[in-house]
Amino acid sequence: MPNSVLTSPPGSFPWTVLHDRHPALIAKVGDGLPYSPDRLSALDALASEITGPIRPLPPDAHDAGTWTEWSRDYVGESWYDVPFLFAESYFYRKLLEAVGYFRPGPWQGVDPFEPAKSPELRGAALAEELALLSELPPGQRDEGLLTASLWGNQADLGFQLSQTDGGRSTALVADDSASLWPLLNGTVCIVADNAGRELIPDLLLADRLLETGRATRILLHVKAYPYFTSDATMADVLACLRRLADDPAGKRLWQAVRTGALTVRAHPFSVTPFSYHDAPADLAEDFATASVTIMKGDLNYRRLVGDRAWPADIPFRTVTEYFPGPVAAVRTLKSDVVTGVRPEMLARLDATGEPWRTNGTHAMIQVST
Ligand SMILES: O=P(O)(O)OC[C@H]1O[C@](O)(CO)[C@@H](O)[C@@H]1O
Repeated sequence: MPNSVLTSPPGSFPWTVLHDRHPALIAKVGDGLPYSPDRLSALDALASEITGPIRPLPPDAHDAGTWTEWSRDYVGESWYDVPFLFAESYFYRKLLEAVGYFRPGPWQGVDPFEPAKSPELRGAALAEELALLSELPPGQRDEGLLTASLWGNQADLGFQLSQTDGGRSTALVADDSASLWPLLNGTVCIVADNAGRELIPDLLLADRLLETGRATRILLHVKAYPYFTSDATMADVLACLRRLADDPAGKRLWQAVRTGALTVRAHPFSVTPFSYHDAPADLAEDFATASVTIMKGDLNYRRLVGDRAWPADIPFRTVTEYFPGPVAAVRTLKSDVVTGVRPEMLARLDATGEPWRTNGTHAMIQVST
């Protein structure tokens, strides 16, 4: 097994996420809502903490015990010398602590990322995308919706904090989509990633699978609470359904939730710093009983392959052998971890000198049965 991706050394991609994105995000969150002085000073304290050693959560935090256990090996260490997955996950948990998300009081349950999520749903870019999707000829709808769901992953609000380039490489780095379609039947599990412009096409794809009778049930997994900037929660699913309320697909989806054909889950494991190797039994059971689990986005990819420094050409199938059922990764690349890339493709991409693994302009669809 290769080593876990770490937040060191200086200049590496994970290091820049901690060094550049996290402070920018704290500032953006602080500006997004009229937080009270106590919340603003807690945000300032977090901005200062992330430059030094990792500190425990306050002892009265509702899940302090759990995090004490999970952070045992890392408290006291520098943020810049721990596994990347842990550092990011703990950072987001601490951000929620700073804004009082879990504390009884006025800020309890207020999503700090909501100010960035809502405008996206009302924005012109989404309206244009929806218009384009509605004009797809019937023969191109399946592929069109899968493509929209794939590239919807590029619209990640945290990622946009440090990227100006919204380009797309049309050739996928790996494309197993031909093996995905035959798997889309019966119960299909979709593990969602971002809200808004990613979740809308995910939902439209779910509707398409149900409407065409390919799938009889969709299990849509979302985050148990706000996480990684724009990750989808149940509140975001509801916001999307309201956004689609006048659309025939939106009406069907609304009804599908009521009948259970579209079942939304918000499992506590979704917001832990662990890979899917450690999925608890009830979650693994969802994956095992689905005809396929579609893992959306970069973070889910990292959790699927264990966020380790795999050789890029190791087969995806080998790395995901442990997974309890067929699994598909549908992701734009926003971190170093890749598997299953053919050596010729790898050589070609590396020769460009572009940061193709992290700049979000490349995408992949990988399937393991
Ligand atoms: O929204 P996605 O596709 O999961 O991407 C989130 C990605 O952004 C980062 O948090 C970096 O900003 C990555 O570490 C993470 O994998």
